[in-house]
Amino acid sequence: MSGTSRAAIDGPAGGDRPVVEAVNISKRFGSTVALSEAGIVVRRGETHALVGRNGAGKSTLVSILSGLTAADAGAVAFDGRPAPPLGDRDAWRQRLACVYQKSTIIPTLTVAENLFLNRHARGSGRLIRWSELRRDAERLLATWSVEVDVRQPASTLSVEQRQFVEIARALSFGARFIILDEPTAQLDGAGISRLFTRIRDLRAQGVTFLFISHHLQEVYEICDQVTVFRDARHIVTAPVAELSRQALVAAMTGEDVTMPEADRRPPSPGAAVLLSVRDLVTRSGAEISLEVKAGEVVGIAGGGGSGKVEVAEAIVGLSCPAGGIVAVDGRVLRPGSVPDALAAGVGLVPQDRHREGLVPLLSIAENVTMTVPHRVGRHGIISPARRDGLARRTIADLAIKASGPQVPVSDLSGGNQQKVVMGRALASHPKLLVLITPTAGVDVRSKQTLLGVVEDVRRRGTAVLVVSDELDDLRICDRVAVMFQGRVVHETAQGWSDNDLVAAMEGVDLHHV
Ligand SMILES: Nc1ncnc2c1ncn2[C@@H]1O[C@H](COP(=O)(O)OP(=O)(O)OP(=O)(O)O)[C@@H](O)[C@H]1O
Repeated sequence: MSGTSRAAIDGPAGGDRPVVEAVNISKRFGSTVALSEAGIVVRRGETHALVGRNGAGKSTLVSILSGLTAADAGAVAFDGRPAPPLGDRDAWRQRLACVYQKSTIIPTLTVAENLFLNRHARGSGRLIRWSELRRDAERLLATWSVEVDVRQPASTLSVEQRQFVEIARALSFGARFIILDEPTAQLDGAGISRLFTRIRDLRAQGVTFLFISHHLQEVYEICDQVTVFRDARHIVTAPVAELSRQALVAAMTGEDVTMPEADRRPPSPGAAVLLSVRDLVTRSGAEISLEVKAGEVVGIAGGGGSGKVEVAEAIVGLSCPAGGIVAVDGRVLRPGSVPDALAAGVGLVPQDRHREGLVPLLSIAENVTMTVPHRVGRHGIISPARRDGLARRTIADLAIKASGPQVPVSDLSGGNQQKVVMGRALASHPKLLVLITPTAGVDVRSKQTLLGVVEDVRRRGTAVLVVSDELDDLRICDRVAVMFQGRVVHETAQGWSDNDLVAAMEGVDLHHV
């Protein structure tokens, strides 16, 4: 860190000093500039949103604020005091904690062990007293009104419970500044409102939040300040109430953005049925029957626990159903076999890109062409030039922010990784494209690109199945089947209103099928 900028933020500690003040932060990864003289000031007791397109530099800033990455230049101060040395993890833990989308708790240990094991074991030289550990954990969770049985293995926690446990753990280290990195991405409507209630309660108790989200309506609902990054730079910081939605989007993108909508022309009556699902029943009892024709986009909507992802995973072979038949272009698929689904012409964007989507250490080119060796070589010999050519087209078509096809996928931001998954699904020229929550974690402009690509492929005759609870995703559909508690409870064709659809997803629809 440079001496001059450190001097600029040195001063008396505490008082009115910001909880965190990052000034003139620059960071490069090879030739990529992740942050260029960017900064943020977060004041005590506020809930401050950090927004920006995929690759804008948000995660890099968080990683610098958390002491996990060193900045090339610039200075960070907490409560007016310079940040501790990188290696002093305890000191960082007392200042802030970050609750990531991916859990940092150990699934095989109990909640109590996750909360206390390191601390109890460290340096004490004495045996762990399990009853003491449990009581401490219960007391800690009770202090922050988290209702969870501390004896249960962490693997059994819901996403919501896990986040609350991680927040309580952070507070127990003394941190009063918490970074929430896309906390609502995996929650349903009810879970989101419980999280927001919790944030408001904690804020009243003096906890400060930095809230990262691609859902701008959430920023308006829960935050009082917003900072926008674009292309590695700080663009604006303003009270949320003073920045219109349009101005916010313009700050993020440098332009105005409108989402694509379905062009609402029904597929021709003679169009071939490319997906036929008959009486499919998943292992946990969710059921669906549906058809998708060439050139048609059909949605399966539903909140958390509706069964929409389960049925989608059974359709594409990610799980083995208990019964029913799935056929792609007349060919019946082998249950539970993704390779068979791919061979039959399915292109897939799975929900969990970390687990099923990508090989992070391989390049964009290798990931995009993984399922289409025949398109990039002959007789089993891959042509690097053809492979890179195909990857370059994908990078251009999907506006992936990367310096070239050889960049490892692990170096890309989350939203750009999602575009690589989409690129791979399209590389096989699928007859049927199945997208499971395709725009989760994707910024507004990238969403527009991804959904625009769906419009293009459907015009070329691909059948598309979109499985999502995002209205923007569902708006491109010709028809939507809404699931609730494992059943399709509502089907709606063109002309549906957002309100009807949301009501049906929440299980309060009046026109049940
Ligand atoms: N370890 C790394 N190695 C190389 N490049 C990286 C690394 N981490 C981030 N980058 C690059 O730095 C830039 C900023 O990425 P960052 O992850 O901070 O963006 P972000 O705003 O969090 O995006 P998203 O919303 O997609 O998560 C991107 O171009 C990314 O590819």
